[in-house]
Amino acid sequence: MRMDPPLDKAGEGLSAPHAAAARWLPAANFMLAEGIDSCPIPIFVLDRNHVIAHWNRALAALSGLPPERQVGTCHQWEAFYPSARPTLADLVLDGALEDRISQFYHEKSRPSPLTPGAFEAEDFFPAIGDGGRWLFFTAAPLHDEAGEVVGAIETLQDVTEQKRAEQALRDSEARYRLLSITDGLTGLYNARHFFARLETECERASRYRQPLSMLLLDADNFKQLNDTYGHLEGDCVLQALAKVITDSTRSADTNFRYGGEEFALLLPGTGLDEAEQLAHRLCAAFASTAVVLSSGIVIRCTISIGVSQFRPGEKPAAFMHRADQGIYEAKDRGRNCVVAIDADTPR
Ligand SMILES: Nc1nc2c(ncn2[C@@H]2O[C@H](COP(=O)(O)OP(=O)(O)OP(=O)(O)O)[C@@H](O)[C@H]2O)c(=O)[nH]1
Repeated sequence: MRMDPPLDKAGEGLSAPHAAAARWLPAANFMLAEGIDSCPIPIFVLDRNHVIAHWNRALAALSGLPPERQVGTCHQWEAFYPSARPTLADLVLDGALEDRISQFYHEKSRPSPLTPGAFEAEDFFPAIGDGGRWLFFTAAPLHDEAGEVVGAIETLQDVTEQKRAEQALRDSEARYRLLSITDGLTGLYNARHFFARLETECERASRYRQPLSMLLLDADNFKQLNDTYGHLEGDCVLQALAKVITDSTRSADTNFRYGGEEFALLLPGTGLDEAEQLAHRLCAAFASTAVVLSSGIVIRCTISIGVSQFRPGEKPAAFMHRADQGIYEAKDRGRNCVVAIDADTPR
């Protein structure tokens, strides 16, 4: 249905097309103002002097600042910042270039892909709402018929829920990733992660010519322990061993359970002697650990440890093989001991 425009006397004395346009203007201006005010997207409009010309109801609801208080002032910053500073609309109105805008909005702003001269940004505003809100906001210059900038319009959208959902997704991805590389029994990294880290640490040690050592630990006489006390009690012993390992190592060291009763430590920045000392400490610490089984029985167990140092350029398997050889030799020597195999020792 076609609606007739409300007419007034604005067009009198003008040529026909201009008169028609002039008669439309009051109605069009009214519709525009009403459109801005009723739009569910928070909006404010500045005139050429940075004075607020419109501050719509949605923005009043978002910011808690009513239009009666804002319109006619230059207090647009009050809704978003603790002290006076330009908003994105102020910067666009000043014809600010990307450099100046990113001075205020850092990496969070970019030119709008849709409107020339407009910018968009996303940021967290701690003072808005209860606990702060994430806003996606755009600002565009307003031009007169001659193309002169006579104002700017800024729109804001609350994207907090979307941001929270994205964060929750990232958190759950990180949790799943961690689960996929964690051993369920001990909480140490698992075999899959051990072999991945072994590759990267060897590459890094080769590239930067930094020492890298490895400890392979094997619980002694574990079959007998399982046979005597049962598999579940054996699991308690493995958990106790994992705790001794974690308590004895630095954060840069990475600890793994890479087999049933076999554990590994990768020690970046550590040479063979230092690694051997750590192995002796671990051996002694575990031998003196009283493990309380769920039946209440207290037992003590031991481990055998093989130690090797990475030789730049060699294959990870060769590095690991020497530590493995160390375990065999430690078992041969009667268990509860450490054997370090030097890369230069002919075997
Ligand atoms: N409780 C428990 N036992 C395990 C687990 N994984 C492997 N084992 C047991 O560990 C034992 C390892 O036995 P062996 O390889 O013969 O070695 P060992 O008895 O420790 O003897 P040495 O290594 O020569 O000292 C086996 O009985 C496995 O069933 C596990 O997750 N929990």
